[in-house]
Amino acid sequence: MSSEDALIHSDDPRHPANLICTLCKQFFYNNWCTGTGGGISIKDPKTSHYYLAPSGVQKEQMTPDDLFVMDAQSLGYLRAPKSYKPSACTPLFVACYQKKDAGAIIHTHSQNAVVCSLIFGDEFRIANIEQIKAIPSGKVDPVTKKPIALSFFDTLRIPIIENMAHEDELIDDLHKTFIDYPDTCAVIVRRHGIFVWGPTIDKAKIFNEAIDYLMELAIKMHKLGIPPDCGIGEEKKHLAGQ
Ligand SMILES: CSCCC(=O)C(=O)COP(=O)(O)O
Ligand SMILES: [Zn+2]
Repeated sequence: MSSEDALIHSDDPRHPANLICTLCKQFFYNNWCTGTGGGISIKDPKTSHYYLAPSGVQKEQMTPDDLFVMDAQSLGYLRAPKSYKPSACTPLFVACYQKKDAGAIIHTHSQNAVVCSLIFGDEFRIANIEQIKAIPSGKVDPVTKKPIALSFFDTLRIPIIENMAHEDELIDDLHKTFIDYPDTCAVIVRRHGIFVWGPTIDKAKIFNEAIDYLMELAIKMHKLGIPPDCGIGEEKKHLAGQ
């Protein structure tokens, strides 16, 4: 086996090359990565190499042989399949690795994200829902040094940026959200989808699932006339006003 192929061939189902392919299949059936849209990038915790999907392919049909591998220091490709270009989202994924210390980034074209981007202005907000507790607050416990999750009584805020003709044109607004929302683990792109990151692929997957659940719930609340960020008990007056 060539040294390049050794980067992507492993019997371990948790190897980044295998995990990207497995999860993209799952995400296809969630309607998150269909019609070539969306994707996943994972940083190998052992080597720190970035694993990236090719651009414009049916993500659920990818095999490890299709994947690009990038060196985290030089940002040069250690492996680049000749028949493909790397995902158009690569600059955005790299920004999340470099600025947010991400271990993995999930990009979906979730319809819940798209509809929320039409309902909300420059920020998605939802409050006082149990599932919020799956999302990190961005703060760390000073004693245990473990990340602190949002509480039931908190408001989850996710910035919304405007879509552009090409993925790489989103980079300036993405960097701005890193400054304006230092604690966020996600950015919604209006009329496009969402980027969610975490310290590991397992965490990123949990955050993505929880956020998608909350966006779906927010749409249902909005249809009922209940502001998704309303206080506990306030929903009654909104329902009564119908
Ligand atoms: C119909 S998909 C348009 C491009 C996009 O938004 C996306 O997420 C996929 O880009 P890639 O280059 O990774 O195929
Ligand atoms: Zn996209």
